[in-house]
Amino acid sequence: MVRLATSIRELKKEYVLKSETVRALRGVSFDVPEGDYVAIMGPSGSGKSTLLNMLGCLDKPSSGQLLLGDDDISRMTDDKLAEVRSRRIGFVFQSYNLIQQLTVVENIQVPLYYQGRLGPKERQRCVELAGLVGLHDRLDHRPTQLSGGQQQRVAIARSLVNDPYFILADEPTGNLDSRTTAEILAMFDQLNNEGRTIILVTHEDEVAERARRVVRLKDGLLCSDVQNSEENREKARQASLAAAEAVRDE
Ligand SMILES: Nc1ncnc2c1ncn2[C@@H]1O[C@H](COP(=O)(O)OP(=O)(O)OP(=O)(O)O)[C@@H](O)[C@H]1O
Repeated sequence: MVRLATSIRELKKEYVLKSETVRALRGVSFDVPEGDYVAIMGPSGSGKSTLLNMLGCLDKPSSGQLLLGDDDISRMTDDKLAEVRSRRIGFVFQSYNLIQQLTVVENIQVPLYYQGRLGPKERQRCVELAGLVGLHDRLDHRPTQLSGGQQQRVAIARSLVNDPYFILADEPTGNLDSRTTAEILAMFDQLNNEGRTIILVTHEDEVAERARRVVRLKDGLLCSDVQNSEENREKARQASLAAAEAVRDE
């Protein structure tokens, strides 16, 4: 049986303001099986960040259900929500969100440090994660000594320390040039091929075309949910490599 990384049912979110109630999500339903790679797209104001906040346990829905494993986040206490957020979600942000004073391996350790779970075994795992994202020879570098792509790879390694339900990425290539975007998208391909589930929000077609599936929101509703064919994914991969090569040759 296929296990679900998350299941979303009739999810609604309303923001009650003094003058009006904004219906940011108006009943969104979809499942994400483990191992899937989903790009969430949609115009500005369509509800992407609102959905991302709930998938990341940063906020609760007004109604509906969002299951992470067997846990329904709408029924969780705030403490439990914070615990799931720090232990079971791997965030990757556009701006990397690394701590400048810490080294590569220390940045990867941060979530474990905050949970008081940083023993010798965990330290070793962080070194291995740095290796997984190709930074085995940069363990003691600080963020300012790294390129944007390398910094994002640190953030990706950090997102994996907790064995998350999924990697949740918000415009992960938004700050990167085409060569570095290609590098990060190749990293996501590798992680997804190894079985990790990825959910990302993007405005960029070239990023969405690399996912296995594209979910589009419009006016707080899901307006399409389409699988990318392997052929189209491969075409997008080749186009991304060609763009990266063109920059290298300039
Ligand atoms: N904290 C809030 N209080 C009130 N309204 C909000 C709040 N957050 C979002 N909204 C409103 O909810 C709707 C959905 O916003 P959301 O940020 O989820 O859209 P988005 O698709 O992520 O947009 P963008 O691509 O511009 O980031 C918008 O109308 C927005 O103004």
